[in-house]
Amino acid sequence: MSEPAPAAAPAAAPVEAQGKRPASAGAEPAAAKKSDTTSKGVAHLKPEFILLNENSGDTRASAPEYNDEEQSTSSRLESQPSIQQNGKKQNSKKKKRGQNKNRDNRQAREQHALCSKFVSNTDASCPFGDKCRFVHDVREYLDKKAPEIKTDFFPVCPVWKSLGYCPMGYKCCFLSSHCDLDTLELKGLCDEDGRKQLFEENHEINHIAGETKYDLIKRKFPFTKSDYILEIIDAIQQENRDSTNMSKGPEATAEEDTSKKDEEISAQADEQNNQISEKREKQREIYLKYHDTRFFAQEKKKLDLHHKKIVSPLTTVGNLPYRRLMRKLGADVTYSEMALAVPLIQGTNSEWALPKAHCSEFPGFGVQIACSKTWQAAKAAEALAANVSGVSEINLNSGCPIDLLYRQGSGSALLDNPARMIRCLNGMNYVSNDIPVTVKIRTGTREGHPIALSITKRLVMETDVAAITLHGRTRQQRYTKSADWDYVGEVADAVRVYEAEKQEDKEARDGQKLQFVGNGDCNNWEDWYKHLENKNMDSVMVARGALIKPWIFEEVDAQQYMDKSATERLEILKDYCQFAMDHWGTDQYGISQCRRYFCDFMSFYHRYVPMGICERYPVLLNERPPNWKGRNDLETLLGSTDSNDWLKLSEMFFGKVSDEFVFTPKHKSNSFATN
Ligand SMILES: Cc1cc2nc3c(=O)[nH]c(=O)nc-3n(C[C@H](O)[C@H](O)[C@H](O)COP(=O)(O)O)c2cc1C
Repeated sequence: MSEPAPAAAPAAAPVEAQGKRPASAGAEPAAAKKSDTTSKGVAHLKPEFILLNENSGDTRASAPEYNDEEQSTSSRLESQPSIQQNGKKQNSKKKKRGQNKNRDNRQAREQHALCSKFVSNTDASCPFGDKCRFVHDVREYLDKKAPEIKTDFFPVCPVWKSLGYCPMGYKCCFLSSHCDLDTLELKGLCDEDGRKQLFEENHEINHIAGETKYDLIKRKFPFTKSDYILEIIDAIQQENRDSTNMSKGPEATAEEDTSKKDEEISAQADEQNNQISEKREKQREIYLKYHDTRFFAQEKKKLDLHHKKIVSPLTTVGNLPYRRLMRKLGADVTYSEMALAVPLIQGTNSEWALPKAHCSEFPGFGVQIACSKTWQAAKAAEALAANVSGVSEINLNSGCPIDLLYRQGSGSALLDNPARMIRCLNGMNYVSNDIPVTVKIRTGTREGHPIALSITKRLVMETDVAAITLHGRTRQQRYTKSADWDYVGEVADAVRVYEAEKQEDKEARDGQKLQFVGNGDCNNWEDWYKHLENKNMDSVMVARGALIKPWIFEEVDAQQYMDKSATERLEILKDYCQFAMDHWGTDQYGISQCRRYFCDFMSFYHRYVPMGICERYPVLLNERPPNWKGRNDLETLLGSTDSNDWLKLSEMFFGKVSDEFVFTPKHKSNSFATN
């Protein structure tokens, strides 16, 4: 059992002072190193757990520099054609030191794959007959299939147990647990009623129908609401442009006129001009009718984030199994990984996989989108609202620092163009039916130039967003400095002032209080409550803290630290693996996916420094420990920075690593090969 630490321990209090430090005989060697371990940015460990590389024979690498940047190398993001301009790779020379840029962890498919028609039926027929490139003979397939997985954690197929049947049929890597290998008869775990009951507790939501996806691909999907609102937004934008041009004064206009005199104006151009004038006239009529882009039409579902335990959107690592784990461990609100608007609009499979959620996530599940243009925001939101029902909010990412997106005008680039951000949000709000629209921003793009305060004012005054989340860092600073919570608090206070100014109008619209959420560096319960002392802050969003210590919300509820044992932490990994197999499946490809994402999760999870070996607690996110050993071998293994050890851990759940498996860690320092 985990040992709860005394409640209300002061932040960063020496564990010794709390009477927690056991007497140890092994303190001497590390005492000499004490000065090294008390410097800024270094976690303070009890001397007996500090390893001195040269003498100890320890082969583990020094803790790598933490670089928590969003996974810009995600193959999904890189495969977007529009991301690489002119077919050239941008910034190819600007390699990040120590990072495995362009890592591609896509897994190989089986060489002798079984035809999908025969997955659960030996007598099936396939419309492609002999021309089908997949195997039709189940026995032949099984003869060539990779050896089965048998682990202490999962002695029988975990999906068969959790769903009552295994959708992978003969392809399952735990086949013998649900198949008589002599007769090839597949066995169910329970009857139909039993299955229904299991399904109630364990199923995924937000699947888009195949035909709708096809309509999107073929551009037949009716974006009726978007078309309508975009026309209005265009008209208003044009009007604003016209009035800006007029306000440029006679000098500027004269300059433009002179340059035009030089041009030969053909009859065709006249015709075009007429058309443009007609369009302008129509736009003017629309403008006079609506005036601002805040064209509100729908009643929204109430969004309540007050004191909710929120896990950030997290590209790659914030996948469905991880979020399901977080729900089990006490999170109230989770977000999808960031989905790009354009591939959503185009019906791309991999993008539509992102709004999927586990049934335990709804209500309280937000889908995050990233886009650079109003039409992208509106159409993606319309497609989502029309096709997936388990969504509590649609969140616009206006903080993503990734270069690839920033150059396109997405993510944090919207901070530099607040008018566009507002148009995007208002477009989304109009088309999203009763789903509230929210936004996640940073303090600004450039170091020393915080602009969130002025942006927030505009968001309150000019949009109907239900919530604003502010990450207290600029794009430029990435994770190099601590989040600026003084500034986050200032913005929280200002939001209430702006809201009061706007109150009458706001109440007339929906009567709901805007939710304000702070984000950045929160990795322990004391910080969580400290930030909430500001009554204008509705909640705190947690990202890396919940990856490194997924039981953080248990500590928030208990208001005390939990010294989780290694066995307990292994149980958490077991849950993750169970949820991963439920999601990606137990065939060979699914297991490779599970293992790959397990390793990605380990790239954060290993960073937990066990409370019991610390001299000062809590360890902060930017504090790196010296090389350490745990209180037992398992604890040491769980804290290893070597990705080969993560693979070793994965074998406890998914069996031996196959030759085809690929995993390149994000950091080179995590990947010195030992075999
Ligand atoms: C691996 C990783 C992936 C992330 N992906 C996203 C994302 O898809 N969308 C987003 O808004 N923020 C993303 N973020 C930023 C976090 O949501 C959060 O704003 C940031 O990490 C600061 O919170 P923290 O200090 O608690 O980690 C990501 C962060 C990390 C470390």
